[in-house]
Amino acid sequence: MPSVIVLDTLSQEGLDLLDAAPGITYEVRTGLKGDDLRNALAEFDGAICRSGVKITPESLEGNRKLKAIVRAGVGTDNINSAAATRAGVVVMNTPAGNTLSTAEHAVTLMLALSRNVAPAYQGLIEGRWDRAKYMGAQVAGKTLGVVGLGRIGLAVVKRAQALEMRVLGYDPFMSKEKAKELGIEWYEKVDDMLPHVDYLSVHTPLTEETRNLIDIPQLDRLKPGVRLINAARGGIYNEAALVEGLKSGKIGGVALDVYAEEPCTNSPLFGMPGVLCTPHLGASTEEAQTQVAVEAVQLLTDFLSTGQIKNAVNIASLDAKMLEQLRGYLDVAFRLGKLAAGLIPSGLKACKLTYRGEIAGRDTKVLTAAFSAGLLQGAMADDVNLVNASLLLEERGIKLSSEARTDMGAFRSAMSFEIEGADGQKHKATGTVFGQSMPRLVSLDGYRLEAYLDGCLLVFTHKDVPGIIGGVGMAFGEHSVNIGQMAVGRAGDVPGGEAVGILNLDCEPPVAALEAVRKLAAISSAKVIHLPSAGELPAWLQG
Ligand SMILES: NC(=O)C1=CN([C@@H]2O[C@H](COP(=O)(O)OP(=O)(O)OC[C@H]3O[C@@H](n4cnc5c(N)ncnc54)[C@H](O)[C@@H]3O)[C@@H](O)[C@H]2O)C=CC1
Ligand SMILES: O=C(O)CCC(=O)C(=O)O
Repeated sequence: MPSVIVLDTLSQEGLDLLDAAPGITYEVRTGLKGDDLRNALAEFDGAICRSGVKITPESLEGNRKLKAIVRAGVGTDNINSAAATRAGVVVMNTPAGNTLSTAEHAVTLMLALSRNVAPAYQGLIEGRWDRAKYMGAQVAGKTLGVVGLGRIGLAVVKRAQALEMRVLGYDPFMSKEKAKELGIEWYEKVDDMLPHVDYLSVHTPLTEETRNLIDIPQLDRLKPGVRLINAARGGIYNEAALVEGLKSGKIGGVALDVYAEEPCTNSPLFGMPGVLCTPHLGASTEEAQTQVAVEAVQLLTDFLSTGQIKNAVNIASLDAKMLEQLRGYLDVAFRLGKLAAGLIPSGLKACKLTYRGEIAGRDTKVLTAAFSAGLLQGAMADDVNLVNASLLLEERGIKLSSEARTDMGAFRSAMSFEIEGADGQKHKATGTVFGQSMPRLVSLDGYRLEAYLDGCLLVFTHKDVPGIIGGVGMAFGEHSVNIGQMAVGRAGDVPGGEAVGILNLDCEPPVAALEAVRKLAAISSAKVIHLPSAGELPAWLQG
């Protein structure tokens, strides 16, 4: 029964959904870090968090159980995504649930800063009626610069326009035309926009480009008295530069919801005149928390029960419909990967995949990941799945390329591999699905055949002469090895040349049986390759 750990406070509606999820158990354990967090994560199949917990590479060390982490919110920067990918853990988020609340918070900060709401109230608490001291600024008619015109940035733009502000904007992924349509004066560079704004609000992730977007050199470009707001991520404004700008009078006000280090209870900014700070409250409304919690629980329970992947930040999405359509081919891809690993068990150098027919029009990336998972599973101590397979291959320097051809070959859909070992050994094979879910091998090393892609295979090459099947059957019969299925293939239509054979054995053949087969005069090679048994799906494909 899949189990879930809730690592941060989650709204009751989310917990109620977890309670109602059939076949899923959960525990709420908040405030975990270090070893406690690592040990706890190792006990569960899925985790839900907000921004409180920090999931580091150490938190995931040795974890063999966890399959998914869902962030109830937007920013997944508290989850080390690279470590999660390497551990084969899907990371998902709920990007839209807190957009409006966060935009409202940014606007609240802008208005409260302009009207000195916090210090004026503090004055009253302290018994002062300071009307002159807290003269404010009206926002109507002023200019707001917005950096980051995504979900929250655009919601802020709308609200600012309703307040009759002029809005300038910068976002490398927003065209000038689209900005114009939205009533935003578009800038090509953020630095060019700075001298024109009375207010600046940032709504981007923290990246190498956005870190220290406002630093000491930018202070000179700002309009004197500018008010700066950050309800996105700490570090976008350099906090030391903010202190400097406030002291010099260049900056008229600073409102922050987020900090370079969180939690942050001690900052030189706290208490400075013209500063208004909140403890990361952008998404802290009942509405936003209900929405992100419900979405997060749905994402996780869908994933754990059906394998559906939505809003993932470290793997392509795989919705229920696509999963259903691709399940047969994901299975074939995984089995072909295992077959390839059996044909060249060590020293694989390069691999090329070709998708042909209808399947070529689908998400072949996920099929490639499934093939890679098959290729590596068994060789790796780590669990290999759709999330980490491509990364693990890349780390091992194995070159994998793929081609998709929508023209139909002999089958409605087929996928092929060509592999090459370090010793120059080459193999190729093609697989397809018969019906909905019967994986079949339809060619091997250029020989056409029709073999079951399951269980214990004996793959042998031989001369296409009478008596081969009888000889192999006798050798196995003497060792009580039953042959479940059998397929042979020759390159052309004329007998007497080279051929391949594949037997599906009902049990692992003893060494002596294999030796006996290899000794048969017409047999040139024979090897056993293990594939999942018929109908057996890898854990990540079950559901
Ligand atoms: N304070 C809080 O409680 C909350 C904070 N956030 C944070 O707000 C930020 C924005 O969230 P959303 O709008 O939902 O994300 P989004 O992904 O919809 O928008 C981000 C935008 O930033 C733009 N961008 C990226 N690099 C940029 C750069 N160098 N310069 C200018 N623009 C750039 C992107 O093109 C995108 O349009 C995120 O950092 C998120 O973590 C989100 C929710 C709550
Ligand atoms: O969970 C929270 O309250 C933080 C929200 C946030 O920062 C985000 O969604 O990126």
